[in-house]
Amino acid sequence: MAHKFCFEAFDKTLKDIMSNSNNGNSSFGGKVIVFGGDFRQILPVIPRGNRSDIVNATINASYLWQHCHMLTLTKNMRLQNNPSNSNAEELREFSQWILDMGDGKIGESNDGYATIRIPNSFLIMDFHDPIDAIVQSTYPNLVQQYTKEDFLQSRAILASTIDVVDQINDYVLSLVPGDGKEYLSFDSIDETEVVENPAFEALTPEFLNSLRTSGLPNHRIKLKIGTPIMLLRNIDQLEGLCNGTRLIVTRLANHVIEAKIISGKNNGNVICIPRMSMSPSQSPWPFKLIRRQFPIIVSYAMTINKSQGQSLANVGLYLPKPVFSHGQLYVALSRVQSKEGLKILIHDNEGRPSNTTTNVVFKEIRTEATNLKIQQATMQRLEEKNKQLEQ
Ligand SMILES: Nc1ncnc2c1ncn2[C@@H]1O[C@H](COP(=O)(O)OP(=O)(O)OP(=O)(O)O)[C@@H](O)[C@H]1O
Repeated sequence: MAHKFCFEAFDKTLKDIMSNSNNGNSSFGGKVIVFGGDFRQILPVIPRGNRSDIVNATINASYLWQHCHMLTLTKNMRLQNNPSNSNAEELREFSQWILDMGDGKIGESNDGYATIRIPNSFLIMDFHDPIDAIVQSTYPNLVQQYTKEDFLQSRAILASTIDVVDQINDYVLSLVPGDGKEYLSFDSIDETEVVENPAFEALTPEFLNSLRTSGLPNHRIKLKIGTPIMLLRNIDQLEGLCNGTRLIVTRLANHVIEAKIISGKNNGNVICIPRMSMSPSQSPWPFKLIRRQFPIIVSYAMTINKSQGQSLANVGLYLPKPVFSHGQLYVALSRVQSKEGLKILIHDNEGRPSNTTTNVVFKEIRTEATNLKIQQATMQRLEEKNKQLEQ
């Protein structure tokens, strides 16, 4: 979800543009704006922010919220749309379980962090190597199927942190036949942004190479033909090459990577991806890192945050560490298109299987009561306006 400042900046821009009209002082310069979103999903990401920073960055903490009229969608189309979901009662129960998870209604009474029990039908409990178990469950017969587009398109392993995701991707790549190719980044610091500080001169290339953060490709990217990848930048929106687009590698050249689109618009098109200079949008370091690398990540596994917006037939949720922020568990569970497509592997620090994990729901964000009052106030205002117009 975008930070409330994005909406507020848009509001101010439209007010400026419309300042010559009668509506110049109204929200968004009097224009009707439609937002789509779900407060059960992940809230704005605030680096090093605490719970109140996150809640305060959400649109319903903005001065704009009192002018919003909330309409609610009631059907889970992702589940309804799948012909394999024939049992209506089971589907309703599963859909309700996901919603209850998102609303924080499952588990004992809590202040936002609840320990919840996962039903046995979703759990993988019998394993020696947990990474191998989640890979075998999500990508069965990988060695025979690793080049098939529809096989790769419809499945992913989800985890809460980048280091776990990297571990799984490295493991899957080691199973796939072929030598592959490694691409290293060129890393530097943006000197125009650095306040004169001798400490920054001590930052060696090796140190810069070791830095990792979400939304930035790794220093070292290993790829093989047939590897599924995800774009990390908008390259060409008309061509469907956006942040989050999934592709399959078809050729590994020195200066470009050729890949076939397998999600969204222009599915099936083959395109070439060049290296780009990138910086994290919100730098977690006191300097701005510039990384010249291909704007991609391997996507056999991806973080839950990165999976937002995806619809998948098979989801393997791997939780060696529980989720840590509002809505992550709900996002992970709600990516799946059928109950049978969801498998969850949870273990403790010693690798022992578990059937419980943590669900995080900041209940102060789910303000239906307030929304209802606002909705009533909006309706009242609209009725008053209508009356004035009629007179
Ligand atoms: N009216 C509809 N009829 C049939 N299928 C639909 C309809 N609306 C959505 N779907 C299907 O449901 C799935 C989810 O749709 P979409 O990604 O637009 O929802 P979303 O609200 O953005 O989801 P999320 O925010 O959870 O990622 C897609 O597979 C889409 O094809």
